[in-house]
Amino acid sequence: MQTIGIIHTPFTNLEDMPIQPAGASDIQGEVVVHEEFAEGLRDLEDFSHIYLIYQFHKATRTELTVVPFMDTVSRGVYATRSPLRPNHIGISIVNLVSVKGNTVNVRGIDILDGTPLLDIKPFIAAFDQVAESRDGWMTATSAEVARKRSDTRFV
Ligand SMILES: C[S@@+](CC[C@H](N)C(=O)[O-])C[C@H]1O[C@@H](n2cnc3c(N)ncnc32)[C@H](O)[C@@H]1O
Repeated sequence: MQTIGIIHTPFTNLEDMPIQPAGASDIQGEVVVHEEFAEGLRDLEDFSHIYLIYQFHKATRTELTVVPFMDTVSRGVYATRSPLRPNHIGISIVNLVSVKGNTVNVRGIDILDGTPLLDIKPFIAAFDQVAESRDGWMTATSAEVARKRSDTRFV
């Protein structure tokens, strides 16, 4: 596994930032892919949404149970999106705005500035959209998720 680029966002502090892209719809970010991988961005621009897969590089510990931002009860880490998982890997579906050279401009980003990028994949409805899903413990509405801001629990 190697870092393929760096994610730049307005968020320089782990506290008081969006906890998911739903809470960052107006937030612009810039994904700068290392030159040696830039050719791999060909044909990406026609997709409206992409997955960013990245390393939660400021997560310095692991917890197998956590109290998620949207809950008050402890949950198994794999039933959550907590950064404190054994492999500190995050995934965000963001709006693709443009691709210029080795830079991908995106909107709707819930990621700390300077985060190492591991992969980019296109969101493809025929592959990725599910007709019916269950959300387990997560009972909050989209509006509540959008309003929620991070705190120090995972720092
Ligand atoms: C709950 S996680 C969800 C991230 C992603 N959408 C996911 O589901 O994997 C989002 C929070 O992770 C934290 N975070 C973001 N970037 C990080 C980084 N590079 N290192 C450590 N924590 C980070 C921030 O507190 C942010 O609010």
